Amino acid sequence: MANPVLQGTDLVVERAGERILDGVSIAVPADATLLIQGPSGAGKTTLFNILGLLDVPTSGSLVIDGRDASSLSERQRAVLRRDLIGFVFQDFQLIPDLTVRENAALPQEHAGERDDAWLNRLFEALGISDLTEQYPPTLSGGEKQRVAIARALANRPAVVLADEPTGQLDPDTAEAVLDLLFETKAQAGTALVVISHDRQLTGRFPQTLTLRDGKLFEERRAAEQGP
Ligand SMILES: Nc1ncnc2c1ncn2[C@@H]1O[C@H](COP(=O)(O)OP(=O)(O)OP(=O)(O)O)[C@@H](O)[C@H]1O
Repeated sequence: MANPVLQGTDLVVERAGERILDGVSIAVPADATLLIQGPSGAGKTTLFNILGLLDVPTSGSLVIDGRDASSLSERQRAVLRRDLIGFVFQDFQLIPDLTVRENAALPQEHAGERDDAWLNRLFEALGISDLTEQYPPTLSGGEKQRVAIARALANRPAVVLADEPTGQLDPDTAEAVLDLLFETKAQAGTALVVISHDRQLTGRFPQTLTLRDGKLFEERRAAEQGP
């Protein structure tokens, strides 16, 4: 197997005297479509923040795209984050006074590499080509999440991390947004890691890991379970 794009080893996170992640090891292949699920309070957001280089673990190591992120400065981590990771958040986190196109282009602007042809392909794939000059407050929840997906993929990151990306959407829209996320991640050639408490999503993913009591477990599909 090719080297994983993201590899966490023995990740421990302690906050306020509590152990939130208790030795999590995870290897995300470069073409992964992976769901990490777990009940509320299991530590999903904590793990998301560690994998996204938004927070540092108490101990353990994290290697992203062959680079050891454990010993980097905040500035160096910010550069890796910008170049290698796309984020999709439950609450979209769009900037209201920038147009759809300007929002989606933000990662490219930060990296100093504007590529409108790629943005246009993403807008088309996501069905939002007609909305590019609109502002987020005029969009529906599903449309906002599509813009957020375009933004996450704007830089063709090595990995897209999505934290409850369907949490604010009705079931039909959630289904459609998930389909688009799968399609566009395949087009962009990135790994996708979705974090969610929604057990309904499990059947949609080829691989599911469950976070429980700060530890990560592999789920085996019923069809794959031996006698
Ligand atoms: N900075 C912190 N200081 C103290 N406790 C924290 C901190 N961050 C998280 N926790 C605690 O760690 C536990 C896991 O939190 P986390 O937000 O990662 O869980 P989660 O699985 O994402 O939950 P939810 O699905 O409800 O968002 C919770 O009990 C939370 O209160």
